[in-house]
Amino acid sequence: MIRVAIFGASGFVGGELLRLCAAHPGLEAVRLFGDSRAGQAVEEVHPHLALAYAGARIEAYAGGTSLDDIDLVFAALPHGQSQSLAPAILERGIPFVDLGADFRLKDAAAYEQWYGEPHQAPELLGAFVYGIPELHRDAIRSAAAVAAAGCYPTATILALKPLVDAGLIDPASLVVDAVSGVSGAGKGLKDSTHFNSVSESLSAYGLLTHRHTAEMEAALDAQLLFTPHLAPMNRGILATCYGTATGPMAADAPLQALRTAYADEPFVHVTDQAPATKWTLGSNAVQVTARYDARTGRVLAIAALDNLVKGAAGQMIQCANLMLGLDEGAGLSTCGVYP
Ligand SMILES: NC(=O)C1=CN([C@@H]2O[C@H](COP(=O)(O)OP(=O)(O)OC[C@H]3O[C@@H](n4cnc5c(N)ncnc54)[C@H](OP(=O)(O)O)[C@@H]3O)[C@@H](O)[C@H]2O)C=CC1
Ligand SMILES: CC(=O)N[C@@H](CCC(=O)OP(=O)(O)O)C(=O)O
Repeated sequence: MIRVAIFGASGFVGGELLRLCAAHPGLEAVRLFGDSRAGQAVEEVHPHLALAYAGARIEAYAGGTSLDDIDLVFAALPHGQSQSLAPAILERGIPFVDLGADFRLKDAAAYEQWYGEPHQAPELLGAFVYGIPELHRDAIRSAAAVAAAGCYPTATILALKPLVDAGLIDPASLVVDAVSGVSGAGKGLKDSTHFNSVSESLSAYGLLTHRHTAEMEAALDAQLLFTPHLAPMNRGILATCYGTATGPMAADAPLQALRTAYADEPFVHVTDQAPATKWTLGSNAVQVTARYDARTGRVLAIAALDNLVKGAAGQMIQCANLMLGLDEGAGLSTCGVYP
């Protein structure tokens, strides 16, 4: 078995990593690092994982020998934290999949612009491959470190990339309205994510300046106005994307472009229905569709995924499977939980 250390094991994504590792034929989560929950049993922190992790505990990372005998590191930490952690992992040559945004941008100046602070390890930015397997499979296979894309970027990029690449949509005209379940904000309680703020309400946030804009623009080589929204649901991302068509086209041209791009992709389902987040609950699947609207001259593309699986832990495992030479889909389901 491949021995896995998880940083952020007591968080929402960490819990999903533990759940997915428990069902993975080749991965065993053996070191579970946390912060304020260090010392607590997994069954206390993640009661839904009690049977699979009986006796296991969350521990504090002490550096030094903590990573001895570890074959793979996952980090799901608040952004900024991986910058000080990465050197120790990379020096030891341990394959590393990071989910924070620390190494997703290639340019330290762009990081500072969007995250409001200087990057602490700019010399390592080039060591990380951006982690969307559907777009960067070969690079991920040979990477020492992967910066896995998160929930909003994965949904948006997978919906739009084939349309930009096929020249169907003006890359300077992209507008994305994306809706997230509350687990996307992590488990810490804030005024904006309190039950009373979220229940029976739908709100936009991060107007004009949301930090994910930069990585979406980089991946799409485009300009994009991104507006995220918070919805009263636990999980799910629905990204509704618009762009100006480059010219008249067949009504089904965008859908065909998606079908061509994703014909062999095990986790992307191109549908002619309007996708719903519930179809992807608990699975590593993405559901995408697209339309050309001759009346307005616009192209519409929509993606739905589970923010904690394809938008986080599932994506990390898919990347790790590639890095380790395992079956890419090992431990990952394409079946959602419904109803
Ligand atoms: N939630 C989501 O849907 C997605 C999240 N992400 C990204 O993944 C990362 C984790 O997200 P999520 O699981 O939701 O967050 P949570 O807030 O649920 O979990 C954060 C984890 O990090 C640990 N932690 C917090 N501060 C520190 C610190 N200073 N040093 C070491 N460990 C620390 C926490 O430990 P403890 O609890 O013990 O204090 C906890 O295990 C973030 O970067 C987020 O942006 C990306 C895609 C989707
Ligand atoms: C609902 C909510 O608050 N969502 C988070 C994004 C989730 C996340 O951290 O995703 P990335 O990995 O792509 O950074 C936010 O808007 O900051």
